[in-house]
Amino acid sequence: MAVDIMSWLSLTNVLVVGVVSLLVYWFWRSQQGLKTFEKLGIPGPRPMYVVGNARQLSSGGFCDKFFEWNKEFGRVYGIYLPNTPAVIVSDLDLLRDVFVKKFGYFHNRMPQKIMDFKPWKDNLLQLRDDHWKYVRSQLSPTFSSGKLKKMMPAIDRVIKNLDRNVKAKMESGEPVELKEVAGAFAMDTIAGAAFGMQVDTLNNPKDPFNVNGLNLFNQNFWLLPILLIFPGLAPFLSKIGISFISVHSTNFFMDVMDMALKERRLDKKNYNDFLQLLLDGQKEGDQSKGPVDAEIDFTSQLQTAKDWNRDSMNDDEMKANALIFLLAGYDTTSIVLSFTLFHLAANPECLQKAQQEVDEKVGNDTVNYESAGELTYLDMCMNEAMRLFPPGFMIDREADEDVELGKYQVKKGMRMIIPCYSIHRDPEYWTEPEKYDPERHTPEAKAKRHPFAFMPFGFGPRNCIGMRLAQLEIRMAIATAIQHYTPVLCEKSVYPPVVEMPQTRMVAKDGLWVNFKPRE
Ligand code: HEM
Repeated sequence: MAVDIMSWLSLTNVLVVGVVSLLVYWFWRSQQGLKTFEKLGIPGPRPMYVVGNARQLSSGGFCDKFFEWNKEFGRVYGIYLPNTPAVIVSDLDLLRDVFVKKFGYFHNRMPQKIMDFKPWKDNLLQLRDDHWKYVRSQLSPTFSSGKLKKMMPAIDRVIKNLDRNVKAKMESGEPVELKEVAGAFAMDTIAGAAFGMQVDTLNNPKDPFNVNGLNLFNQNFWLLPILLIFPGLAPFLSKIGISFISVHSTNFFMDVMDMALKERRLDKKNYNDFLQLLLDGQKEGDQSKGPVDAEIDFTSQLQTAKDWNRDSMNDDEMKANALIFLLAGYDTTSIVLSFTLFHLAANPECLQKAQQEVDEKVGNDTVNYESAGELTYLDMCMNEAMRLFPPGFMIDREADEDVELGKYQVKKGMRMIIPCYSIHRDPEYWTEPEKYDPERHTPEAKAKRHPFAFMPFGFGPRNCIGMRLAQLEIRMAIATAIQHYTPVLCEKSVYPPVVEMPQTRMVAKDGLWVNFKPRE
């Protein structure tokens, strides 16, 4: 018995000593990590033990904190999230290096361990290296003008719905929260253009497509710190139903896609949606040689290693990227649509010009692919809303090798964060930055400013693949909303909007309220 107690005690001792040593080692390692920027001569705010600068960043609001640090430390500085070093860059010439000139070193984003499980893991946003290059080269032609035109019937149906919905709102005389209308529009467009499903979210908010789509955005933020410290846990937790993104809703979309793929492989009906384009691509083989629009065509930089010469994407890659249509396309599109309409309501002289343009180019017809392409002033209004409220308010990259960035050495694996929101409002790049002024986006004004002062869709080979589609559908939606109706501010409007970023989404704290009136 005595021997047993002794051996138990010694086992306990060994365990305790082991755990304590591990903790001490982990603490020592993280403290060493917190000296990275000091050693490289990169300035930055002082990190705190364990949490680095993460607490300062989240408590001060992402955007305001970047402004403050920018003033204090300049256009290149380092922070720790929580103990991983990240370089914040808002020097526009250096951004040209990151996005374009030295793209070979900066083609990856930071690892998104939170989505590191099937079916999400093969999506473009988080793929890396040659796997990303391969999938991007296969997907880019899907967003060419020719292919976008194929999606038009689905978008047309949603546009007509939007017209009916705005009319009904106007006739009710009640104020309208624009994010609600824009969100419904974006959801219905994705349902139609990506999955070939007909959904009318505003009138049927309980449609499972909408319920599960929205649920993907109710992310489990409490998991973030755990996954930041133990990133390898994501795939295991997802198996028991715990993940950053709802497993239940992910499964809903997987079932929708599995069923659609099965049906479509059997019948010969003609579908015109993203899923069908992907399926056709699988039959036709290598898509990378197809025509692509200039803004998203970087073919020469997407050459992959020999292992990535498969003829076509597999089902996992197809499903992951149909899903990302929803995750990357829903919130972004509805934010830009709602913020643009709200700014037009608050700036009647801009609204009048936009309406005049719609009268001239669209008249009384339904706006279509061709007429939407001619709405250049509307485009400027949209760009100005994105300057002030960019949905992607920060963009990130990761250094693939040790590399020089200006006078600094950036180490392999180090993260780069580009604070778009603060660049878009930087008084050094923009006069009266808080003012809504679409004239900043005329071709003449654009030619005079640094191209990297405005980047709502990112830049270079890893820019937003859905840019053309987003621009098209937003132009069509706004043209429809202002063709016969005039949005005006109402008692509930708070202008300029104040954004609240408790998590990672651009949300107007007081909503974006307007009234719609019939046009005189
Ligand atoms: C106004 C709407 C949109 C905005 C403002 C926006 C913005 C962005 C930004 C800032 C990025 C990061 C670019 C970079 O890292 O350089 C991005 C990437 C991406 N966006 Fe969009 N986006 C929009 C709509 C869409 C839509 C409709 C889709 C639908 C397919 C989409 C799909 C993607 C994908 C897949 C990526 C990752 C591309 C890659 O890594 O190769 N986006 N977007």
